[in-house]
Amino acid sequence: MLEIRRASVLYPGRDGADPVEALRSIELDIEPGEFVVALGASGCGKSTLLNLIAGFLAPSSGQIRLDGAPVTGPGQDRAVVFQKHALMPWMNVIDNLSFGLKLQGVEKAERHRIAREFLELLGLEDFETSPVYMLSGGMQQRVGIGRALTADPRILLMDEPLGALDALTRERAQELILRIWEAQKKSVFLITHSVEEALFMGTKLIVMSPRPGRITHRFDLPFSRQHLSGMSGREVKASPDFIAMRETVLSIIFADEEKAA
Ligand SMILES: Nc1ncnc2c1ncn2[C@@H]1O[C@H](COP(=O)(O)OP(=O)(O)OP(=O)(O)O)[C@@H](O)[C@H]1O
Repeated sequence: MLEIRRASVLYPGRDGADPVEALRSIELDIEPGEFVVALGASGCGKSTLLNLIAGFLAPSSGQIRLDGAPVTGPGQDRAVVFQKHALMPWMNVIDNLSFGLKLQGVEKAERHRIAREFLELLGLEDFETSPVYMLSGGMQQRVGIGRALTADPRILLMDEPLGALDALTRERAQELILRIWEAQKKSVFLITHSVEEALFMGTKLIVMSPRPGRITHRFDLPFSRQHLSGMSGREVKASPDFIAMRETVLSIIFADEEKAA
């Protein structure tokens, strides 16, 4: 569905410095229903890659195609959730969820009907009319994810969406995102700094390396499906296979960081 072929990004150097090769020759496919997670040391180009997929940025060379058509800018088929959600704090949950639909000109009754379909999935059914400034950080982030979903994108792009949450809320949010992913059958591209989160959530993991930013390792992962077929999140994360994979990926990332130091 989404194909990235030999995509490179060169940022102009600041104040006469050399250009930064943020991405070199990236090859990546995101298939329907796939959950792709990007992991890697700071500066390896994860956000640049997300911006390319979102269409916020054009590659310096190479191609990005969605169903065969070149991606030339942002579009409704791709929705982005950032760590710092851009919610309207004074507006209530249902109006925040349906804000994108309002911008598209969908009339109020219809946009509230669409948004209500997500309230239960998000665990927010009792908060429809609560202003979002009164909600906890975890609930606000769920509203942010829900707002991206109401636009019915084909690919949900998430840049470290759970980074600001405490450990327990973060684990719950991971499980909720997996349930949403399963129910909505979206493709997901998620950036995280947490190896555990990456392994738990993804069906496909890419590990990236900096200077120049490139994909150095790829893994297919079984853990999210194990959770969705009934194992608790804790059980999955404590299993010997999960721990072994965590050590493998951590050693790759530590080796990169040592090289960079
Ligand atoms: N607008 C820009 N102009 C110049 N250089 C940039 C620009 N944006 C990013 N870079 C550089 O490109 C490289 C990749 O940055 P990017 O933000 O994509 O990495 P990242 O893996 O998302 O990092 P982090 O994990 O710290 O968010 C870094 O060296 C960064 O300093």
